[in-house]
Amino acid sequence: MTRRIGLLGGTFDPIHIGHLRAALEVAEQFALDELRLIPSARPPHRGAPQVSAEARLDMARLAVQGVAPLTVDDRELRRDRPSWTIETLESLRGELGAEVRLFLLLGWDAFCGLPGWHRWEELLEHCHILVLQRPDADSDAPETLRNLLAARSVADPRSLDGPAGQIAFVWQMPLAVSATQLRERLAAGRSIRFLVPDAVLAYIHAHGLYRATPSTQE
Ligand SMILES: Nc1ncnc2c1ncn2[C@@H]1O[C@H](COP(=O)(O)OP(=O)(O)OP(=O)(O)O)[C@@H](O)[C@H]1O
Ligand SMILES: O=C(O)c1ccc[n+]([C@@H]2O[C@H](COP(=O)([O-])O)[C@@H](O)[C@H]2O)c1
Repeated sequence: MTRRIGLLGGTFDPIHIGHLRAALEVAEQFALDELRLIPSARPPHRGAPQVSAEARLDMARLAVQGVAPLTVDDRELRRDRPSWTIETLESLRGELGAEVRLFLLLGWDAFCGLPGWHRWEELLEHCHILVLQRPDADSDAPETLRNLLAARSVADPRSLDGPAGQIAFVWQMPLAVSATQLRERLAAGRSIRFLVPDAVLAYIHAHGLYRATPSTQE
């Protein structure tokens, strides 16, 4: 049987239940053999993450421990330049071969920003794109993406066929949690229990991550 692999890239600063539930739900829905979380070492199009790539990778690994079929792929930490998704896909294809079915998960916001991505028009040569729909995603797709959607989107995600090339929208249980909110809560000394796995919370506390610096505490 052709292998089916899902990919969820993110800054994961820190990883949280929104990422993990999306990953798990898609893995179930699409009967994936594996769903790889791919921490972005140098995320393009945003400021530097608050904590190191190594710490974000450690937290992602802790989050998926014992949660098959979720795994963590560290290839973006092994590249010494911006973590462009097209290069990650090329590297994965080189390793996994042309037949494997790749499904790239993108939140609605990330999908709308696609026309600004490095070599974005080549992405679908390597993967299908699954757009995670949320009830709060009220904006229309940008003009540049309309032709692409008309040509490549399928109404029924179950009809996605072949190793790459199509777009489908996927509904997931809405969890309006963001890493930004978590960083803010931690800086304010508030709890984020149950919003991240316990092992991730323990790591954050053990390493003193996301605490307000003395000057911002005053
Ligand atoms: N609560 C959520 N539910 C579903 N998908 C999410 C959720 N939060 C983030 N994502 C998606 O996960 C991917 C990685 O997101 P990212 O690491 O930037 O998390 P974030 O919580 O949006 O972080 P930040 O607040 O720092 O921007 C993106 O495709 C994003 O759209
Ligand atoms: O390839 C690009 O140009 C590109 C531009 C913006 C974001 N991405 C990827 O999209 C994923 C989500 O990004 P972010 O910033 O929301 O964490 C992550 O894997 C990034 O590397 C990729």
